[in-house]
Amino acid sequence: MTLQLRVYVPPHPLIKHWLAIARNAATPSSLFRISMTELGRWLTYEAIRDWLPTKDVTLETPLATCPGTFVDSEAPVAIVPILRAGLALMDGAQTLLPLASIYHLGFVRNEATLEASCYLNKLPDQFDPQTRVLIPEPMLATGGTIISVMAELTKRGIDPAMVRIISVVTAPPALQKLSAAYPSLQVYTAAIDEQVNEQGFIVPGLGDAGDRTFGT
Ligand SMILES: O=P(O)(O)OC[C@H]1O[C@H](OP(=O)(O)OP(=O)(O)O)[C@H](O)[C@@H]1O
Ligand SMILES: O=c1cc[nH]c(=O)[nH]1
Repeated sequence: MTLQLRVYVPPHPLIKHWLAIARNAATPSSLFRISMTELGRWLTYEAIRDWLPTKDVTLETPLATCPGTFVDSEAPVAIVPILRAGLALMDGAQTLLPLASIYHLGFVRNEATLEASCYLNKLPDQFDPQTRVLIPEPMLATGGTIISVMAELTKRGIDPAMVRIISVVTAPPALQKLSAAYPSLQVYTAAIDEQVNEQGFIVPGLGDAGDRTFGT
C-alpha cells in the first residue's frame, strides 16, 4: 500500500469564523491572539478525534453496571509548539490535552534566504517510540521549518505516523515536501492557500503570524 499525506480541512463554522478574523488585516493583536487560541482549540479537537488513546472500563452508575471509556493517561502524549507563532495555538491545544508533556522548539527563517534555523531545542534525547506528538505550527509555507522539525523528532525515535500537525494556513510547497518525506503523518488545517510569494509569505495567508501574535 502506498501511503499518502492526509491533509484535513475540517468544515466547521467556528474554524471558518476564526480564520476570517485572523486573515483580516484590520484585526488588532489582542483579537488576533484570541482567534489563534480558538483555532488551536478547534483544530486540536479535530486532530485528536481518532488519535488520543483510550481504555475501556466497566463502571458502576448509581443504578447499574455499564461500559465506559476513559482517556488513557498512561499513553505518552507530547505537544511540540514551534516558536514563536506556535505558542499562539497552545492555550487552545493544552485545554484539550492537559496531561501532555510540552517540548518547545524555536525556529526562525532567514528573511533573505528563507532558510530555517533552530535557536531553542527542549526535546529529550530520545522519545518512547509509542509517543503521540501534536505539533502546533500556524504557517506551513516553503516547508523549510516543518521539515527541520520532523527531522529533529524522527532522529529521537518518533514515528511520523504518530504525529499530527495543526496549522492555520498551509501552502502547496510545504505540503508537497511533507508528502514526499513523511507520507504517513497527518495535517489538520483551516485553509490550503494557493501560493507562497518571493518573500516567503503565503498569499492570501494572514501575514506574519509571529508579529501579529506578539505585536512586533
Ligand atoms: O514553511 P516556512 O517557509 O519555513 O515558514 C513557516 C514558518 O515561518 C514563521 O516563522 P518565523 O520564522 O517568521 O518565526 P516567528 O514564528 O518567530 O515569527 C511561521 O511561524 C513558521 O514557523
Ligand atoms: O505567510 C507566512 C509565511 C510564513 N510565516 C508567516 O508568519 N507567514
